Amino acid sequence: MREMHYKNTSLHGELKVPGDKSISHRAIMFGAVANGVTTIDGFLLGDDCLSTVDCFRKMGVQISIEDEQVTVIGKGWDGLKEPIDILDVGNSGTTTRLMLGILAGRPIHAVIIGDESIAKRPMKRVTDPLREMNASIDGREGGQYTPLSIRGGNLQNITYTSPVASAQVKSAILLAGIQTKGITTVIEPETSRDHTERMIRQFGGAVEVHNQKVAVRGPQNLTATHISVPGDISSAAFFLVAGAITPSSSITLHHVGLNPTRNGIIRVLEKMGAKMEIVEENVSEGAEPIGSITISTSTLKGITVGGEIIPTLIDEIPIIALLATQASGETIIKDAEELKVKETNRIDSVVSQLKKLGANIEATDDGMKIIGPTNLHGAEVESFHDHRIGMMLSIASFISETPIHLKNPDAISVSYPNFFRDLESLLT
Ligand SMILES: O=C(O)C1=C[C@@H](OP(=O)(O)O)[C@@H](O)[C@H](O)C1
Ligand SMILES: C=C(OP(=O)(O)O)C(=O)O
Repeated sequence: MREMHYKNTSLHGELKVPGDKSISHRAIMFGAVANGVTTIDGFLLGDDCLSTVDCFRKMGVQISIEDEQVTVIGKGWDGLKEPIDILDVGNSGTTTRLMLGILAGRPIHAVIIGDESIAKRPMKRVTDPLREMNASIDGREGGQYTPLSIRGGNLQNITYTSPVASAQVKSAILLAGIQTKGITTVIEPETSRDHTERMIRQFGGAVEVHNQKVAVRGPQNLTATHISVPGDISSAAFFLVAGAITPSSSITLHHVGLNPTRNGIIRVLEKMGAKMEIVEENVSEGAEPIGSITISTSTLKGITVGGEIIPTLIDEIPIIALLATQASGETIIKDAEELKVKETNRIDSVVSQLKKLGANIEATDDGMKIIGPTNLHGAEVESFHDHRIGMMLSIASFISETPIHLKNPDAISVSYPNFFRDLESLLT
């Protein structure tokens, strides 16, 4: 249990948030199957990315970590060895689904397990297309849930129309397709984050992108490179909202990833009227865009968030809900059913916990409705072992009249191990 009460404190100063979780996972995976030595800087030392490291080490890949600098010794696709041990993905959906895509093309057997939350997350969305490609996958309830076992190799290319805009589904199929003769195509209903596509190119591979249609021609060998991981905009989002809703505050976040398929939170803040300034940094051709963001206490208005912006801010919806409690008028979040299959059902967990703090918030079938502004008060709340719920409730303590007691704050280390240290560094 953590007691928090930051009311009457304001936020000032500068911060560099830790590395992007999605890019850190992918840098390890691509490094592991490329030929040569991949170096990574700004790597996120969060529990989820360390699960990815652990799984690839179990497949014989040498990975050394010194602070946020990582070296991966890649020996090509064939360098992955059949693991003697079970691959434990911990709490990480990204590890599970992307690794399944890689394993689908390998003539080895592997067993994947994770924690209680992973055991509830839908895997059929990747096991179905990978089976269609010829991978042999079994698992609980016919391969819908972990534990899963996979024996890959001898794949056939496919054209797959995904029912969900999910970068994990898209990436799993591309990672299988890039090992397979012919063209593998994924068509998604909206554009999801494109880190895999960018990384294929950074590792010397080729991928074609036309709107929501992404195609790879296989087989392709990848070549080791250097990856500089930008700060995670999904982690920055907690401080952006803290800066906007806390009186007399102004903070600058440096080196934040500004990839257009991830920057929905910026567009939402702008539309709600946040006082914000962005300075883009120069990056080399093909690299992820980065910049610094300054945000100050703002007068906010409610808006509707839905449609194609949803995949670009899916992980930021818990903190957008808190933001909306401080905006005048109604905020509607719609088209976000995917929230139900994250670390928790994030519609239920956000609504139930913000209600305890006094928010005017209701769940809908595909999101939530919030009416603001509301004065929040303290209560005993619960992260449900979901890092993003834990961080959102911690930020609520900047505007809560009385202390907030957060159960299971440890889950935050999944994506932001030094969250409280960084938060306290901005207090004045
Ligand atoms: O590809 C990725 O790195 C991720 C994709 C998203 O999930 P979905 O693909 O399930 O939408 C996101 O919620 C997750 O935190 C990371
Ligand atoms: C949904 C998330 O991650 P994953 O799917 O990798 O567990 C998240 O980080 O919010």
